[in-house]
Amino acid sequence: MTEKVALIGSGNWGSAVAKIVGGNVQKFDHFQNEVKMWVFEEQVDGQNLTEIINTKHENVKYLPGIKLPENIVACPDLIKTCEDATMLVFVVPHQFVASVCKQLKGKISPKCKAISLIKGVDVEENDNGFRLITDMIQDSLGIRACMLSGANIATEVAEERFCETTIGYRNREDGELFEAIFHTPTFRVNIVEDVVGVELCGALKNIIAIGGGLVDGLKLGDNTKAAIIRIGLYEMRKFAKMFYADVKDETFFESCGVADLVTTCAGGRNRKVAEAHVTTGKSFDQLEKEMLGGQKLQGTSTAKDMYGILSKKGLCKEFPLMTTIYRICYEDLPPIRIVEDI
Ligand SMILES: NC(=O)c1ccc[n+]([C@@H]2O[C@H](COP(=O)([O-])OP(=O)(O)OC[C@H]3O[C@@H](n4cnc5c(N)ncnc54)[C@H](O)[C@@H]3O)[C@@H](O)[C@H]2O)c1
Ligand SMILES: O=P(O)(O)OC[C@H](O)CO
Repeated sequence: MTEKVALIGSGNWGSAVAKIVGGNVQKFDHFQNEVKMWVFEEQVDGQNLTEIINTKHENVKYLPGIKLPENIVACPDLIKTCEDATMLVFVVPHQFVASVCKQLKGKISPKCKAISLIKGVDVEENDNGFRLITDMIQDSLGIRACMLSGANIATEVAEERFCETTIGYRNREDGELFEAIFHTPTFRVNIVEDVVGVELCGALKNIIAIGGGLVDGLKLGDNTKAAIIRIGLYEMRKFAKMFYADVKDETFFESCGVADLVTTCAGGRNRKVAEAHVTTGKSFDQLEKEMLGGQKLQGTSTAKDMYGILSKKGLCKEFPLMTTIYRICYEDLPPIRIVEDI
């Protein structure tokens, strides 16, 4: 049987992975050539973004300057994008996943396999107080889900600068199938049997990235940044193991762990906006609109989601860095408290 891949999302990362997946499916006989990509339709200079992508083969809004393979077909209809697919790649900002899953329920093949490239969690009234995005996909659509996360700033990946990434799997066959559509000589995939560890690394690092940006805005220097990264890694591991005892220590040494923390605290959007928050005094919401050209910030909302869980469970004192970052973002705490309160 040949596999058919569909991409759900076409932002900065969605477009970068479209380039990789579009290229890789052409290398193997067991993948169909065409890859549909769901685009949340919008107008760019009076033209539909889907039409621009399908004629120029470039996502001029979210990944300008990068050519996409011609077998990537932009589609504004989510159901049509996915109805004949056997492999679904979820790559929308986390706040939109619930609505995507609701629309897809009952409309896809039960034989589909999924992978999430999304860094975030969904807040839920369950024992943990949150739900993993892979669990949300599995539970709402009745299909298995892997997770891909790593030190992967989209533009650098799209420019084919060497990096690594991690795929977490429950079923090794699924892990290997997704490895085939993502791995390239400049985007090196390692697969591990730890979906939850990979996913929590990706979600939680976005909070620590805000910390990295605050340190830059305060001009505290490299030693302080390294301290934030170390404490961040410690809190990420502690949180993951507290909620999921099976999460593996080794996962934190993969690209999705320590490497992503380093890259996100050096060059990510969360870092950039947090630095500007310190230097301009403007709110994160305002800066997201002014600086990101429609791209979405994930770190502040994840800080809020996690703080909600920590405070409900009386755990704030055990996670001083994540708690302080939340308070700086949402309670007007002066940024310097990032080093005073931890
Ligand atoms: N950009 C990166 O460097 C990078 C790297 C690795 C992982 N990620 C993760 O990938 C995920 C997707 O991020 P991205 O960078 O591709 O997106 P993005 O922030 O570049 O773009 C926002 C996207 O959301 C879409 N959108 C806006 N409103 C919407 C709605 N109501 N419903 C559905 N979609 C809507 C926009 O059309 C656009 O495609 C995030 O979880 C992010 O953390 C990003
Ligand atoms: O730009 P950010 O801060 O969303 O980070 C991008 C990637 O997650 C880095 O791996």
